[in-house]
Amino acid sequence: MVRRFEIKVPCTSSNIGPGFDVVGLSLSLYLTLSVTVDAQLKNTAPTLRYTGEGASEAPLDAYKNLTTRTALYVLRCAGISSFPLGVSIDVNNEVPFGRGLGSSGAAVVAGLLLGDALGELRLPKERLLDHALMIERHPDNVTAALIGGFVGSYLLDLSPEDTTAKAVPLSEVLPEYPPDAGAEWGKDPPAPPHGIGHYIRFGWAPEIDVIAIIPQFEVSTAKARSALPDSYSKADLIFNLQRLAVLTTALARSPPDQGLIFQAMQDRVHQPYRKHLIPGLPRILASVTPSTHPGLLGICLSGAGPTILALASTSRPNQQAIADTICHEFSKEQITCHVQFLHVTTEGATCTEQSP
Ligand SMILES: Nc1ncnc2c1ncn2[C@@H]1O[C@H](COP(=O)(O)OP(=O)(O)O)[C@@H](O)[C@H]1O
Ligand SMILES: N[C@@H](CCOP(=O)(O)O)C(=O)O
Repeated sequence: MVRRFEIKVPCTSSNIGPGFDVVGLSLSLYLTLSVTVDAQLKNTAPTLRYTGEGASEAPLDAYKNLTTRTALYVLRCAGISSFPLGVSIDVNNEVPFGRGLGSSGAAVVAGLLLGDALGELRLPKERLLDHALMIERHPDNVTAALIGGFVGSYLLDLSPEDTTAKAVPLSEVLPEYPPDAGAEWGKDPPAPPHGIGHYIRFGWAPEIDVIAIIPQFEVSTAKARSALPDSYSKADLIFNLQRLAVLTTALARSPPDQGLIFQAMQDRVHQPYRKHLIPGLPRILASVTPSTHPGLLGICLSGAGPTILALASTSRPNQQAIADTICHEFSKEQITCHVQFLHVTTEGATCTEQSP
């Protein structure tokens, strides 16, 4: 029997200003996997085909590709040592790589659902999240992509034993297996501790849309994280905590209060330290305000950047003016941008089995 299913994962924007590594928002650009399992085709590793964003970059070797490596991790943690025979995957990707829209988080979440479906494991979302956090070690993107909507999350303080398990190098969690048939696969990967990540979904006012202004260059999240300091002043931490506490409720209120939201989206924990990676960032964040652009509610770096996220009321002419100004500011730095007018998705990642 041939089995077919589709996995669909939204992109995400994390931080939303002050919520570094805490909040994430799922948005209407998708990574979609159309999966066929036909055991009569005897291929031992899934065959991969890509269209869309990253099609020329994404590895087509299932032992090197982030999504299929994640799927194999989930399978191996469940005691299944290899992919089933005859898997083929058509990937259509709308999420640009390295732009701060959670492409790697989406790839990991797609891999979790893929492993779960291939192994017929039916793991609850909480357990899938544990696996995700062994790979993508900040919870904001993966939680929002898995659950959907505007989500806040924290990581549990683990026991010393579980801390050791979670701290294993990524190369042991996701080894790139030798591709030769019959080659040694090394030791079993470490299974995730239980209940690492905890989350809650906030409300989101229907009047708020999202504009993503996406510069045509990549910033790797790892590099943008290494730009951050190891410690912060008490004043800067209090500045962010005060704003985040207000922001999570302000974004759910109808009608949205633009003055409150704009101020609550200010940040002193990550954006100031990333400005050298995104030419023009301080000028852009300062030059687009509710007074210069009616309808603007807030502006921030999306995830680790370089995408700028503007929250705006649902009126399209205002949104176009906001996008045009930000694109113009980037053009002064010889950077061209692509604009996406998006909405917040209420549904997170899905896996839909198709009837034979
Ligand atoms: N759909 C995908 N399939 C395979 N690998 C992916 C996919 N999406 C992202 N990646 C990997 O993740 C990298 C980008 O991750 P990262 O630097 O965290 O940026 P982002 O902000 O887009 O998540 C890509 O260069 C690629 O290696
Ligand atoms: N909180 C993280 C979020 C990274 O998101 P990405 O979309 O850039 O991968 C950070 O700011 O480093």
